[in-house]
Amino acid sequence: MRLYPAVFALLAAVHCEELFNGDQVLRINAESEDHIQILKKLERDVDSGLDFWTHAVSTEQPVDIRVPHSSLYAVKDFLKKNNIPFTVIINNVQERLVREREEMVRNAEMESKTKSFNFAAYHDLETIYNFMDTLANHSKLISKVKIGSTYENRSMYVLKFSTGGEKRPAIWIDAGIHAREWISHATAVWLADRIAKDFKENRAPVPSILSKMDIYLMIVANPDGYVFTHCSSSPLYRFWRKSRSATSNPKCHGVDLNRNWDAEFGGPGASDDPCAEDYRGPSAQSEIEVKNIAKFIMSHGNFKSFMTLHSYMQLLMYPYGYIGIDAPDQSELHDVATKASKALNSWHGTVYKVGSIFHTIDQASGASVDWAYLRGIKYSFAFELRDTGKYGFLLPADQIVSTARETWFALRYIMKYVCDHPY
Ligand SMILES: CC(C)C[C@H](C(=O)O)[C@H](C)S
Ligand SMILES: [Zn+2]
Repeated sequence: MRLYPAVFALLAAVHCEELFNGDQVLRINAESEDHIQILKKLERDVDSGLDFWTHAVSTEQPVDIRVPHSSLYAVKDFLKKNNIPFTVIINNVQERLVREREEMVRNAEMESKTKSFNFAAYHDLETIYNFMDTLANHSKLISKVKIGSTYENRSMYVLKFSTGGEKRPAIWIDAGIHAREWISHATAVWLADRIAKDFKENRAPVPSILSKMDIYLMIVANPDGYVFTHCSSSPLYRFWRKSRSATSNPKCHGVDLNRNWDAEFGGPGASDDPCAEDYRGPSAQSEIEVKNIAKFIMSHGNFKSFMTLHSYMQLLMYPYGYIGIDAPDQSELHDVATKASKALNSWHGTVYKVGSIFHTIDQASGASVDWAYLRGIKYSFAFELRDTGKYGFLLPADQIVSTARETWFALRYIMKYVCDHPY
């Protein structure tokens, strides 16, 4: 059987070293402010080897931590000694990873044999870029626009959906600014196909939106990081969040691209430690990936909505992240987000929490949603897709289509609202 490059690469990937054998993901339910402070201190210790999947914010929100097998006993003992309750939500991370990779290999073989594309599967960067070419080549509506290159010199592409006109009012949607949040890329792939199909089949509200506005969809906002999560030699690979740029610390690569925007850059809610998961970078827009997107949006100059897809926790959020005060459009944004979350819920009953970034998830400076809003793009939202922690970043591929479809219900509501409320 002829092995196609994608299959070959994936086969190699299945046999990634046993990097996470015995690792567990603990869900910690802090019961007091003391517990929160202890967990925050633990999170700041970048040498601990603990991979915080969610942050210690309040006793309202659980803290999920991937704990290396070698530290399991010590960490559980520490938590018990501090009377901090926890449960094990992923018993052996490696088992989940091997299953995920084996699924990808089987799917790649099926796709190469049947010349088809399976939306209920995760894909590597090359396959996603080929999918974008196929879409653009088969539809006058869609063009693939290169907006620059990454630190490792990979192309950055946006799919433009337009029925004509010059610099029409536009809607931006990006996914994958955090590399490990694979459900965001997979959802964006499905969305691209859905927008194309709804337009072709004249299914409301896509044709009417596209008669007045353009849609720009960036499926992979952090290509270097995404490639890195497909099993490189590094022990962190599948759970990599950041870019892949060199930093002032030769031991630690990458910047959190969602802390590098010129929006209260350097404020609380980002780290100045290159080894931290939320390292903001040396200066605002220091990262070429952020610079490319910001330049593209600013030079276009007529975006009316900016939406970014992340995972996980099932949240629909709006500005601000950098400060706990209401944005001028707070009540309208809250109303739109609430109605969008209801539309999402109507499909599968998935429940999203709605609120400002600051009050829903944590303080975050240099975030893209604040940057867009502060530049006058009023309808700016961030989605945290499925799930709420059963699988976390390892959401099984059989949830991709239902996640994408329910997200589409919310996005469709917001896009129609933006179109009906020009400003
Ligand atoms: C601040 C928001 C919009 C997203 C958030 C993050 O960037 O940390 C997620 C936890 S990935
Ligand atoms: Zn994210």
